[in-house]
Amino acid sequence: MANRQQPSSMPIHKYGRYEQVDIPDRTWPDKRITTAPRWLSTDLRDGNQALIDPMSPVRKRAMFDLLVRMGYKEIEVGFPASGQTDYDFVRSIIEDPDAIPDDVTISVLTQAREDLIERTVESLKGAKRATVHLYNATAPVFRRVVFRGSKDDIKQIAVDGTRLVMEYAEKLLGPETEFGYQYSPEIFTDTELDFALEVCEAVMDVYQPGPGREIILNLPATVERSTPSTHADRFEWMHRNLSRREYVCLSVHPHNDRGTAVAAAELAVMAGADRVEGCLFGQGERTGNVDLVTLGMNLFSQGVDPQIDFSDIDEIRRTWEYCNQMEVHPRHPYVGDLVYTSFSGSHQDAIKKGFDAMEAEAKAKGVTVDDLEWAVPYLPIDPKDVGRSYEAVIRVNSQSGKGGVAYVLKNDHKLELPRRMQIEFSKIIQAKTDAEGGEITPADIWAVFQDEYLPNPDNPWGRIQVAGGQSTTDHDGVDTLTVQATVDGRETTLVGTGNGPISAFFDALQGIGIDVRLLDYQEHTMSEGASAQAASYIECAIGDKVLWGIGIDANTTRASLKAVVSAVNRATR
Ligand SMILES: CC(=O)SCCNC(=O)CCNC(=O)[C@H](O)C(C)(C)COP(=O)(O)OP(=O)(O)OC[C@H]1O[C@@H](n2cnc3c(N)ncnc32)[C@H](O)[C@@H]1OP(=O)(O)O
Ligand SMILES: CC(C)C(=O)C(=O)O
Repeated sequence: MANRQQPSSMPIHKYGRYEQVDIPDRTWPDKRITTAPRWLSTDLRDGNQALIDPMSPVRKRAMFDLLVRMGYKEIEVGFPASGQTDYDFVRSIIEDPDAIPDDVTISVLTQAREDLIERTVESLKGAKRATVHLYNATAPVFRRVVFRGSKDDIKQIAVDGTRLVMEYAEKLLGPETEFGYQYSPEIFTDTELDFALEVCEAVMDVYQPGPGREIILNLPATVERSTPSTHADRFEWMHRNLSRREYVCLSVHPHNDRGTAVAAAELAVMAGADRVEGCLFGQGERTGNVDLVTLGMNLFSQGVDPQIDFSDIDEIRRTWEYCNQMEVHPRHPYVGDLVYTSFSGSHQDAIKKGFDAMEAEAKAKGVTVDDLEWAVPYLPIDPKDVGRSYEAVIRVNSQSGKGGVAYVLKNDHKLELPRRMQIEFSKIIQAKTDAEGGEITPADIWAVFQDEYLPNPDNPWGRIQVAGGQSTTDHDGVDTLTVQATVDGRETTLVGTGNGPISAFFDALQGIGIDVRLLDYQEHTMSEGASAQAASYIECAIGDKVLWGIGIDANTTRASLKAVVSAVNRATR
């Protein structure tokens, strides 16, 4: 019977329930995302405002250039009225003819205060495509505590702010600027739905969206407060109730306070959002903005083009780390150091089988693995698609099994160990990792393998070393094998007969008192072409022991004799 959980002593009474939305005919659960939403990166604004050390102009520019290279077409570049740094940065990219591609719209944020609006619009002079983004908080606690006003007062801030933005845009911006407008009822997540709608409608009454005149209404989860499903209900409600919907770009701006920002964004898109605002790798206030990389890669992994280039994810990450002076967590989806790595045995076994199955299927169909639908267990995407190699996919420690060790030998050394040999060798590795702890690198696995099965001339061990041999076959098909060998340090010639070189060699070994019987034999070539090496694996019963040996040689007979020597020497080691 399960242990009974006890009530905690935490102050649960301090927190209220989040209000549900009465929308029983909700449609979002049945929707699928089949195309990428519009993306806006706010790395240079919401991301930047959350940094201990905000980005310098050089770091801002590196981030801007990265976002452009990746394919973002809407980029919030700052809060120009906050100070000279942001203002100058906006001016610097507008004045640099190479900075902003013609199809990229820059966006700037402002509070609804006249002096700030004037300065904000002024910063955009000469831009080709620019959006002013105005916000004011609409939630009850802000009305009461921050603005100390009624609902009408708060609505008036939004209305006046919108009018001022329009007036200053008219006054300060020339015809070269394609001007756009965005409004955010801040803390949408805590604002009564009908009031959020009322404020958005009042803003639209001023801005008058219509054909060729879009308004972006951005509904921020400034603080994430509910399950993604309730958040989606709120989006569906707004989506259904907004007037002039065809001229509205409905935008979602999730933060990650409950750790569900990605789900909140995805469900909001299913519920009607056209556009998602976020930051790379989830940078942003407190727990961060929604992670644009995860969102984009989630689409990619479902066969939907994110319209953003993540093919060199480590370059994106390096630039991000430089700009933000922060580090990406090793478990961060799609990019962390460990996210394509398995240590545990059953995972490694399934991954190896998955790779093998894909290779076999590709071969059977006469296509490449890249032409097939990806189906490797535990790897939601092919690491290669984001510029990662397979090196880190399987790493071996005490939690690993035969599959991982076999994967390393196959991947790095083209050796396809028979199943029982995998079990034998993995026990040797297991003993080492148990004794020493930690991880064993592929180089160390190879060193142990060589030492165990492939003693080289610099490190000879075992009773027998073979220098060369000749084999002849008589009329009856009987092979006679003559081998020049060193046995127990003495040079000698061994002779044996049998119905093949291996049985002839066993016969020769009987002559010096080594009782050896063949249990299993497998071989494969290790590469294509005339100079291809072959690997032979032999399982032998030697006395009361059962052991594997391996031999590698360009000649398959020599490879198999070496494999016998490998097993025999191991028996007396
Ligand atoms: C959720 C978000 O991310 S919103 C974006 C937040 N980002 C930033 O704040 C970064 C840039 N901000 C700044 O540099 C500064 O806050 C400035 C320059 C904008 C304003 O600075 P200050 O004039 O010193 O004001 P302060 O920062 O204290 O802001 C609070 C004042 O703004 C008012 N205010 C806050 N938001 C808004 C708004 N959206 N519209 C109008 N007034 C607002 C408050 O009521 C308060 O007014 P009060 O002083 O009369 O009580
Ligand atoms: C200004 C708005 C969109 C914002 O950043 C937020 O509410 O989180």
